[in-house]
Amino acid sequence: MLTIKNLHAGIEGKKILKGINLEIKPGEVHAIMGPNGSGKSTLASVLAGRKEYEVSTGSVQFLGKDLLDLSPEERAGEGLFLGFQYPVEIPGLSTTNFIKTALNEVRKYRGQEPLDAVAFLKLMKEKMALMNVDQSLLSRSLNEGFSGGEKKRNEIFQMAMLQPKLAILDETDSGLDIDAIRIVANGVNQLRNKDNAVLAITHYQRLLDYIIPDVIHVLYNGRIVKSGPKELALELEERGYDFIKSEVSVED
Ligand SMILES: Nc1ncnc2c1ncn2[C@@H]1O[C@H](COP(=O)(O)OP(=O)(O)OP(=O)(O)O)[C@@H](O)[C@H]1O
Repeated sequence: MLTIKNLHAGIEGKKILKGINLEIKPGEVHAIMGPNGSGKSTLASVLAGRKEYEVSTGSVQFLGKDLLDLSPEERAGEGLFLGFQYPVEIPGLSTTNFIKTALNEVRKYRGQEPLDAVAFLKLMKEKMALMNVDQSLLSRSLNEGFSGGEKKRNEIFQMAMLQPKLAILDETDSGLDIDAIRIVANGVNQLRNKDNAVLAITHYQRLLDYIIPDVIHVLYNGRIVKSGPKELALELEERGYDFIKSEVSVED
């Protein structure tokens, strides 16, 4: 589904990613962990197509297409979803309208008719119940005045509505209380099926108690230096990243 080969990227002349190789197959959940500043959010931003980031070499294939050649809108149309560490606030745009527009843009890209009001409301109701999201939150301006947990929950609600092929979640656990983590994890787990995949960037082992990954990767100094089964997260929690740092020598 997603194949990243020797990806090098940076921002404002600073090299951040220094040769990422990653393969995600349909049905898999991958987690990326790593110390602060190792390049996790940069990887998510490059995959999202944020213009500030420059890719110097390497390739990213998504469902047989060259992802780096596609605009962010085309990436969404192809089935990529990105949840961000700090979701933007858009005063004056209701969350419901935002989701409706996003959903219908994706449908248009795929040559489908827009959802009519009845079908849209039905889908909203179904996903609201699933994600335990309150109607009052959805009538408010997008993310404006939302608590950290509400923003994250809303983001996972958007994901549930869009039903992407690959969801990339950047620190979806930050700022969530334990009940919200369960709800978010439940939303992610509902998305899981043999055709879809998830890449979750996380700092804590905690989220991975609920979203059981097939593989965990450790990103360090712009490279994936270790990959392993879910138990790797427990080892990292216990030992910190120092043992990884001493195992690898990463030159710039
Ligand atoms: N606009 C920028 N200009 C210069 N350096 C930047 C810029 N954006 C990010 N960086 C640097 O790139 C490195 C990687 O940042 P990134 O946010 O990808 O790390 P991260 O692994 O997600 O970190 P964290 O765990 O703290 O969220 C950091 O050293 C950061 O300071």
